[in-house]
Amino acid sequence: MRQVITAQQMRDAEQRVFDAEPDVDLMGRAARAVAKIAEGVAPSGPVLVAVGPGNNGGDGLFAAAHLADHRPVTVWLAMGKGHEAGLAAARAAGCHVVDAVAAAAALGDAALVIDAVTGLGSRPELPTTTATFAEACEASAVPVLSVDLPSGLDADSGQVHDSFRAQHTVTFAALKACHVQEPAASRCGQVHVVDIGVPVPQDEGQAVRQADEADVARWWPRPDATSDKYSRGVVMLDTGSEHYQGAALLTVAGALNAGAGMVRYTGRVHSGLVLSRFPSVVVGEGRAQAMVLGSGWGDTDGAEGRVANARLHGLPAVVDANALYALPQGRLDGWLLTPHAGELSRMLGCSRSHVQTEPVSCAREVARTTGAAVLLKGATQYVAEPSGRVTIAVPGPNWTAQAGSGDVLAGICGTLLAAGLPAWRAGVVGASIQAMTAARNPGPYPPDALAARLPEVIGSLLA
Ligand SMILES: NC(=O)C1=CN([C@@H]2O[C@H](COP(=O)(O)OP(=O)(O)OC[C@H]3O[C@@H](n4cnc5c(N)ncnc54)[C@H](O)[C@@H]3O)[C@@H](O)[C@H]2O)[C@@H](O)CC1
Ligand SMILES: [K+]
Repeated sequence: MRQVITAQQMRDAEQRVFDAEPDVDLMGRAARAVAKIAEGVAPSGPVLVAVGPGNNGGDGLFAAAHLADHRPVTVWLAMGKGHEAGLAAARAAGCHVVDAVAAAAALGDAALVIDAVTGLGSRPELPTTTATFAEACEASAVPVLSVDLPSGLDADSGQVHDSFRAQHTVTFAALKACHVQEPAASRCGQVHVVDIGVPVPQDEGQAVRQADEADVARWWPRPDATSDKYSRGVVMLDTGSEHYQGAALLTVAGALNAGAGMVRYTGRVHSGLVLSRFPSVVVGEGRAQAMVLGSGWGDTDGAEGRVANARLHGLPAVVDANALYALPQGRLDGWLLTPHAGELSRMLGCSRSHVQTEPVSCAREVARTTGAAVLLKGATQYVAEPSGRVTIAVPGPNWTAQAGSGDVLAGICGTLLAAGLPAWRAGVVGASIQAMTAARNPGPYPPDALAARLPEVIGSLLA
């Protein structure tokens, strides 16, 4: 699990270090880390460093000085000035300081561009010369290493503006929102988090973290010698409708391939269809540990009654699709709601673009008011808990943006709830395993084909 902090939390943490140790050279540590990663990305050849007026530029200038020790380094002061001591160090080390025209020309020979124009202090709208240079970098084959974040992005947001597009980003102490939230995250390339001796404690209730594959492996429920179908978990699926029969099959595929002890099907799709594809399914209500509701219901009547009936069972439930608009009154402790941005916006009565701009606060709001965990699906998948804590699932490729992925995911999460995982963790682990399966099987696999590959991914993860 990796922490995600705000720019302000980083600045406060840095200040605490300076208060305790006024002479500490954090910029020196940051610059050495940048130079080291630069050597790994491009071990030889000329380096071109684009430098801004603040401390991000300072990191870049001291890194340039390190690199100039043994290779040609060109420095461009993108906004006409640079960190004073850093610039002196770079000049003393033999860096060649050039203007915008010469910088554009130097791009042709460069083995690496270091982008140190803006970092935590970045404001949207890069000056035109810098934006043009960033475009030229993108059009060239030269790799870009961004210091802290690709200049032009906002550290605390996943939104994109004119910015550099990096192959590598070196950041300090902890991840920031732009490194993990799409679409900005895609502009960061591989993100290296470097410890520069700045501890960043977080308020647990408001924490944002990103799960990794080790978390998924640790949390995945595995049977032992005492297990039977009931102790592994029985999940009851009320999914699909006459119009969306496939949704029933997709939720069953997700639930079974995630390792349910038993799947019961209680939805309105003809049981013969379900059994012809999945003969181990048991049709009708019975003993169960979790339910899945809503996938493929469409606008069918009686949603409120079906959700209320599920509540009477007293079981944790995954609530998906149209069941999200039929939530019963009262706290839904232990439930997992799985909206995408459009569904969450309808639940909140706001625009979809607002959810896309503020995904964390929107997911938190619904978790707080319902008492359920909320898995907000999309290119980045967020799980908010009623406490305010948010966990981002392991990211995956964009191929899973297709009809039916959400149905499979609801089934996977149902199995995990039935196995006894708390709702937030079922959401994180379910979304992560689907992303990991897609990452290991790149290409346009339909959701049922990817569901069929879950067992081998789960098996290899736990081996
Ligand atoms: N906070 C910390 O703990 C550490 C910070 N360090 C570095 O310091 C950076 C933060 O430094 P600063 O606070 O000086 O901020 P930045 O260096 O990110 O940027 C500030 C400067 O850039 C200008 N600027 C920002 N966006 C602009 C835009 N769109 N158009 C024109 N000008 C723009 C601002 O006016 C200001 O002069 C971090 O990103 C990191 O690289 C490191 O040295 C190590 C430790
Ligand atoms: K930068």
